[in-house]
Amino acid sequence: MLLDVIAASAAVMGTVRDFGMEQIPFTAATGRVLREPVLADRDFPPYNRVTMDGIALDYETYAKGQTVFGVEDLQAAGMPRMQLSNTANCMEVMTGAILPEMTDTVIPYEHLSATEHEGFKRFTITAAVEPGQNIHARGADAQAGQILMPAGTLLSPAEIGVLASVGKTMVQVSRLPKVAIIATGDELIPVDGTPGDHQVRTSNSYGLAAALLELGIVATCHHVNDNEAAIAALFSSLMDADVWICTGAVSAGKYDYLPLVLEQMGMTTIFHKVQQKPGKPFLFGQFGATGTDDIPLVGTSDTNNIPLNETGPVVFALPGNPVSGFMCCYRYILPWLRASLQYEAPPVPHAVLGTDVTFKAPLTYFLPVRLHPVSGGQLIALPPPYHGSGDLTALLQADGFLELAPDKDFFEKGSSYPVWKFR
Ligand SMILES: Nc1nc2c(c(=O)[nH]1)N[C@H]1C(S)=C(S)[C@@H](COP(=O)(O)OP(=O)(O)OC[C@H]3O[C@@H](n4cnc5c(N)ncnc54)[C@H](O)[C@@H]3O)O[C@H]1N2
Ligand code: MOO
Repeated sequence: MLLDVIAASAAVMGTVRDFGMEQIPFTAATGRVLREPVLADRDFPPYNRVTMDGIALDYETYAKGQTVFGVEDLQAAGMPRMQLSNTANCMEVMTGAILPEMTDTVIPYEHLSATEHEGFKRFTITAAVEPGQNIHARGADAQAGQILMPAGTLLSPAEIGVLASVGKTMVQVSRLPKVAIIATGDELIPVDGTPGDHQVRTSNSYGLAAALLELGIVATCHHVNDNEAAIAALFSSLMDADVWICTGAVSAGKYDYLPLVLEQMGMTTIFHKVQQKPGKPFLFGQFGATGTDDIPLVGTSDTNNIPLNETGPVVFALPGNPVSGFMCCYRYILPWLRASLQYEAPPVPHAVLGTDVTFKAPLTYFLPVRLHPVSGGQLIALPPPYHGSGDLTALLQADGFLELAPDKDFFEKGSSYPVWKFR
């Protein structure tokens, strides 16, 4: 009996590693996982901030019936705080300025008409005024000392702006693992080559490498022919990597040497073959450990600057068919990498089948689907034309893989399933 997807996924997640931490400039931190809490260094906003160009005045004076105000001065953004000396007057204010003392309400130019009286500028209010309007109150967004981002936050452009705002120029993040992608096969030629009728370009490596880039990981790509000695030699030269992602040579063919070579080299096979389609021949193992107990699990090791690759590479040996490897990457490798980087990813979304699907084999079926968002927040999943796991171009018409469990063979339109999105 083959391992099912849930058990395979649990086995993969049981080997999550910690690659340590490093300090990097915040400008280079997009896509990285934060490993320290980031606090507000001052209130947000740091002062009562004017939000409209216009005038600031004392609301109580207006509430008593005064609608015409003479201008005392102008408070612009970047000027130290001024004070209104007479509450019968107003202060012209610009967006982003600190609110002048003795004022508490801002009226935009659009609600004013300007006149001059004996060389002095005056404004007449032409619309209703609410007390305190058009002021972004000091500390309304966050208080000084408050945690703005906990450790484990994935740093997206939104976080980078906040890091800049609190003056956090260097930031502690998870170190990225060293990943080698190894393609095997005599039929494979370089991407810039012209293939003969019997050849194909080495495309899998680049799709996989691009998927890893989503986490900031820049993998190295290697190719080796179907030759046991050559495969062993390449592997030996890559022992310092943390992760190997192999593609091809894991099935039942005469040249599918990978399982044998890997074991001969001392890798512990955790599983070979999963009850799934595509991706059935997926092989997973690790060097340097006889069981998952020997691996420093997240949170159990001294995470500060431990050397990478304490235990030898973790090995994801993916089936060569392009859709199989791509699916395994999103279903198994990226979740493992996110967890190893200590990023707690949001739960896997679900999508609703927009058509009936029949799949009779007792395997989890990963169906490529295009996702259509509809009102109410649902995602409707519709399969594009698909000619099996060798059909790389089908992925161009799809956004993810719907995970259809093996407990039934008819999946009704309207039923909902987890979807592993790659777009
Ligand atoms: N007798 C059996 N045959 C096969 C089985 C099986 O259980 N019994 N499983 C099938 C399934 S399912 C898959 S998936 C494939 C996987 O085979 P391998 O992992 O051994 O992969 P290869 O044979 O090396 O290649 C398969 C296919 O993929 C193309 N390929 C491989 N690497 C790349 C690459 N880097 N870039 C682009 N394309 C690549 C390769 O040319 C082949 O067409 O086995 C079935 N057979
Ligand atoms: O599992 Mo294979 O990946 O069906 O083609």
